[in-house]
Amino acid sequence: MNGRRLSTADLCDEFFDVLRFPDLALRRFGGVPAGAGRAALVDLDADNRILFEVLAQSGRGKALVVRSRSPACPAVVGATLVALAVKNDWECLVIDGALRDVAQVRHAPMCVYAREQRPFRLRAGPAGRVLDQLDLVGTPIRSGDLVTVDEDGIIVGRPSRLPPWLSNGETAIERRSPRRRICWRLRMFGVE
Ligand SMILES: O=C([O-])CC(=O)C(=O)O
Ligand SMILES: [Mg+2]
Repeated sequence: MNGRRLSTADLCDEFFDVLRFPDLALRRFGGVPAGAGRAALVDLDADNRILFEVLAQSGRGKALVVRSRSPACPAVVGATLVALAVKNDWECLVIDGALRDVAQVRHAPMCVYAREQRPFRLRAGPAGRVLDQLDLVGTPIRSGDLVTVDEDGIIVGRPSRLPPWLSNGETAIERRSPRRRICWRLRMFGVE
């Protein structure tokens, strides 16, 4: 199965019975249209500072799923955090919440989806938490579940119920080219 490229639609056709579909209206913000990885889960109120710690870790093979249900709906991710995700090889970011720096994130070599955009952030209230499981708009998701996202939406599968070649991350979503990543980082930090 090496090199096989699967969209969420392909996965639904093959594995519908063992997949879950969070009812999340996501919009694409990043420069890469699709991503897949094992879920790392963060629950936020408004304060996003924990994301700087989480994204500083290696994200190879991992999809960061952030739930931010603060009624004020502040941006919890922007270009700086996306740059950190690129640097540390995260596969994709899925934000049940808002994002900012849209104009820069659009060019980032990273798969980034969020519910909406806001210009402001809030540094107030309880700190965020890394969780082993959370409820994503009614769909339970556990850390380590396989998350796949593209322009058709998001699907979640439990690795034990999927073929090993798939849950080992071989969905063969197009890898970001190293050259493109370096160019983007130079532009981002004004070195160009
Ligand atoms: O700084 C923040 O907390 C959010 C943001 O704008 C960024 O990641 O660039
Ligand atoms: Mg910013």
